[in-house]
Amino acid sequence: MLEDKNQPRTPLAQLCEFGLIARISEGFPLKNGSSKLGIGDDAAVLQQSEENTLITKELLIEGVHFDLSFMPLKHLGYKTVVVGISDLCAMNVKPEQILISIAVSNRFTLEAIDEFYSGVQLACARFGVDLVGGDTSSSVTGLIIAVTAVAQAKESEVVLRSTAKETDLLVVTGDIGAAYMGLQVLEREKQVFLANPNNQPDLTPYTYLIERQLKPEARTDIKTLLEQLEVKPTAMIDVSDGLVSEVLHLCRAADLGCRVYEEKLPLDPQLISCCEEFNIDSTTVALNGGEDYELLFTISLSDFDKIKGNPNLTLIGHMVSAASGKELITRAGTSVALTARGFTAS
Ligand SMILES: Nc1ncnc2c1ncn2[C@@H]1O[C@H](COP(=O)(O)OP(=O)(O)OP(=O)(O)O)[C@@H](O)[C@H]1O
Ligand SMILES: Cc1ncc(C[n+]2csc(CCOP(=O)(O)O)c2C)c(N)n1
Ligand SMILES: [Mg+2]
Repeated sequence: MLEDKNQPRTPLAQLCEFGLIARISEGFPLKNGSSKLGIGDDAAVLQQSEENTLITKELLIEGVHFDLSFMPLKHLGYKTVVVGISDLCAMNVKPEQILISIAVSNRFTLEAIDEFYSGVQLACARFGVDLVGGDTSSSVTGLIIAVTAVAQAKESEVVLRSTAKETDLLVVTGDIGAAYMGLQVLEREKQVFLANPNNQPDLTPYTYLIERQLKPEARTDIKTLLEQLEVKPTAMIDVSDGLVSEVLHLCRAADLGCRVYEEKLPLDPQLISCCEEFNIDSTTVALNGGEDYELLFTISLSDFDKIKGNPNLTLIGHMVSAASGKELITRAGTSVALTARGFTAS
């Protein structure tokens, strides 16, 4: 959390906007065949195919989505890419291009921008996407980031939010809730640090949680995994706002209800022990936490055997008719209504 006072601090004003853009562009040679022209002209040129273009946009605002006192800029760059492409993973397509726009205040140095783009670079390499453009501006409030992501895909491959069927199974990738608890740990440590800057916290019990908050991964691997398993989801969404919010989106979009089983929720052991320490209910965290960037999807009941036992995939429930309601079945076997804010006793 401490700034290194010995690092060079080049004011951004020393470079004109175009100098900065040229510097950014150097680090991003184009890798995908569909990226015909990247940073530098008035627009990027992407190769159109017979396929459909998918395009999505996300905003990240300082103080709302990230706190620079515990979010290193390199991680923020990485997370920006992940947040941008996660929505395309949720459409069952492979992200190929991104555009990132930034508005920075004059407290940012050239080195700070370099740090941000080194994270962007790392994520672009890891997930196979090209940075093909963006916009740069000054900001009088804080750092503002907008990320656009683009993909091309055959219509038959695209998976929508709205096409789940009654009796379909609800499946989630990875584990959930950890990013939220990572944020709680980081916010606690920030307060401890502000009270006593000499305090050296031992964060080893929370490494996984902190990593999930600071360096989430986009599930670009799930499209391939499902192809290998010969399963096509009937509907899909990514878990950015929290599991319940996303389950409700799938239900509403298809006019269905659901049953989610508390005992099935995939929780990392670190999450469970941290929730005990913070005296927070781990189910509440898993259901409402958000920022997991895992995928939530429905599959046909007949595909159950194909996903059974896969360590990446957890069956957490199933869809039912709208009239049967949207409910969480607790460990004790009671039903509670799932609502936008989590769940309430019915
Ligand atoms: N300001 C806006 N103008 C036009 N369309 C918007 C706007 N904000 C959101 N949308 C559209 O609404 C739909 C749902 O987007 P939304 O941002 O609610 O979901 P999400 O991206 O999955 O979630 P999150 O942003 O919380 O990660 C998308 O089609 C998106 O393009
Ligand atoms: C400083 C700080 N405050 C809050 C959060 C939590 N947070 C950020 S984005 C998000 C969900 C998706 O947002 P959106 O729907 O706007 O895409 C959540 C829960 C954080 N990581 N850092
Ligand atoms: Mg959005």
